[in-house]
Amino acid sequence: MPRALTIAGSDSGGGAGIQADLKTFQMLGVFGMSALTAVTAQNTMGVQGIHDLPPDFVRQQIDSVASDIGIDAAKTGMLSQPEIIEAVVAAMKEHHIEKLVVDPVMVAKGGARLLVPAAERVLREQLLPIAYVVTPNIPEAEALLLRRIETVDDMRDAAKRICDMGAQRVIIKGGHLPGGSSIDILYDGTNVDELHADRIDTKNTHGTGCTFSSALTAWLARGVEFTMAVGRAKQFITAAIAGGISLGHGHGPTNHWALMEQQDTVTKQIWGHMDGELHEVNGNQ
Ligand SMILES: Nc1ncnc2c1ncn2[C@@H]1O[C@H](COP(=O)(O)OP(=O)(O)O)[C@@H](O)[C@H]1O
Ligand SMILES: Cc1ncc(COP(=O)(O)OP(=O)(O)O)c(N)n1
Repeated sequence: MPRALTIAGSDSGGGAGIQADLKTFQMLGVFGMSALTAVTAQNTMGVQGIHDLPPDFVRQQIDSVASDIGIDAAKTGMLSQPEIIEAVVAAMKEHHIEKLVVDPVMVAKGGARLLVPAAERVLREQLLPIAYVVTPNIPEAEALLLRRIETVDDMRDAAKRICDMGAQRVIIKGGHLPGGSSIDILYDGTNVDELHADRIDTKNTHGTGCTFSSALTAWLARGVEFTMAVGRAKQFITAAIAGGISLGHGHGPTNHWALMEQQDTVTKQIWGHMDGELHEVNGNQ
């Protein structure tokens, strides 16, 4: 069975962070493992508290699963402190993790900082250069580049500039840009591509970035080629947003179960792909 590791914070509200990642891994037929970086007291209204874990203990969690179970792909989410980033970078290098999806989480929807400002430089200089792909949203790309991004052309330019910082591939997520379409820009170091989806009019978007990056990690863990993996992750997040759940009083979570509920073309396509691959895996055993 494909194995994926999420290195991220806990969201007590269940919509983002480790919880979103593990639900996504499960939905996509991947064995999910976790290394917790921080525990947040959080709900649909925002983040009420943050408790960081010691960097050595983050490292120990990664070492435990890497040395025994093995990791086909990993992702990072909330990393909180510069020392935690350093511990993660050292572990990724030691365990030779090639498929590393870096979601450079900085600020939660309600405005709480999930990465201290002093850590941004460490993320840029140490984590980006070992990323197989980095997936900033527009505010995160702006923070990495220290420049404004207001148009799709700006996004294309930003993707190339972030690639120049050392990441092998870049996806700039367009959820924060106004317009009828939610456009993501993909840059693989050579070609720029666009992924389009109709913008869904909903306030239930808590955890969109985590869900997208974990779906991408799951497909990479399954050995799917990069561009196809991104396309499938986009299908997954679009369905999850369309099926978003009105829980709580703020931004409700996306619905990881939506693909099963909808039984539409997207569902059939994704479960169809997965079914084929599962047969292949079983056949090879
Ligand atoms: N309202 C929406 N309708 C459709 N897709 C969306 C919407 N909001 C975000 N997305 C998509 O969800 C994914 C996550 O993007 P984004 O919300 O920008 O990330 P983050 O949660 O990190 O801010 C992207 O693929 C983006 O295009
Ligand atoms: C513990 C934790 N990790 C990450 C986030 C950010 O998640 P994201 O998917 O970017 O969604 P929003 O917070 O922007 O809704 C988080 N909130 N908590």
